[in-house]
Amino acid sequence: MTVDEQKEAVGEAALKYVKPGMKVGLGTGSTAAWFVKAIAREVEAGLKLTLVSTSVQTTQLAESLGLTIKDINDVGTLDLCVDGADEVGDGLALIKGGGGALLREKLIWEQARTCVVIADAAKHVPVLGKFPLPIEVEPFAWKGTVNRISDVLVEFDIDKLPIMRKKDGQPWITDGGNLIFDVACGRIEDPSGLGAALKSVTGVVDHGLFLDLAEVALIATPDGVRIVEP
Ligand SMILES: O=C(CO)[C@H](O)[C@H](O)COP(=O)(O)O
Repeated sequence: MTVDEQKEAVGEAALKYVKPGMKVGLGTGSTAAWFVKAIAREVEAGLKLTLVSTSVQTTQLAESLGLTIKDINDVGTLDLCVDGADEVGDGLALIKGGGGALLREKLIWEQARTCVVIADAAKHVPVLGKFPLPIEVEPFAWKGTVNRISDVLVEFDIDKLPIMRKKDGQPWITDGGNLIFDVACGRIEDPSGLGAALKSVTGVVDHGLFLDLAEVALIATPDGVRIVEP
């Protein structure tokens, strides 16, 4: 199975968590896109759902497939959110935000009763941190914020600098108008301690550690989709 076929398989497999009438959050990224396509097919066939999106990119994809995306503020608690991840670690601790949508993703995840993460096998890791951890930063006074992030990293024995994410030489800007800094941590031994410490820095809008949020992971393997619980 190619990686793309694995992504398609988990996107399709997540359909089993979708029931008629549900309010569903649509994740962001190339894996979540397969779920969006599967949902579009089912809606076209008559399934009734209320849908919200975690990014402009996903809204554009969904609308191009004929889906209607509601404003999250008009919807209340969601039944389900299905989204990809960059790393899936022990206890379903995750790194997300490779696609830069981490803040809106976390807002949608926290408003959902059940969160299902879908990923290809290469993303299932024993220890988080090989994938650079994205940190979303308010642009005003970003240099001071990054200095304080660096101080936090030192406290956690991470001797790597936050690198500003760029596209075509320009700062990459999130849907919410913020900057992203990526930190190649290596190994994150204490995800909850690091997450809390980063969140306490003024100017950090959020970070890509998603802890205690996923109820189940669907991991594609060459032999089929494996269900992983915390
Ligand atoms: O967190 C995300 C976007 O902010 C994505 O879910 C994550 O980057 C995985 O993307 P892909 O499925 O394309 O590998």
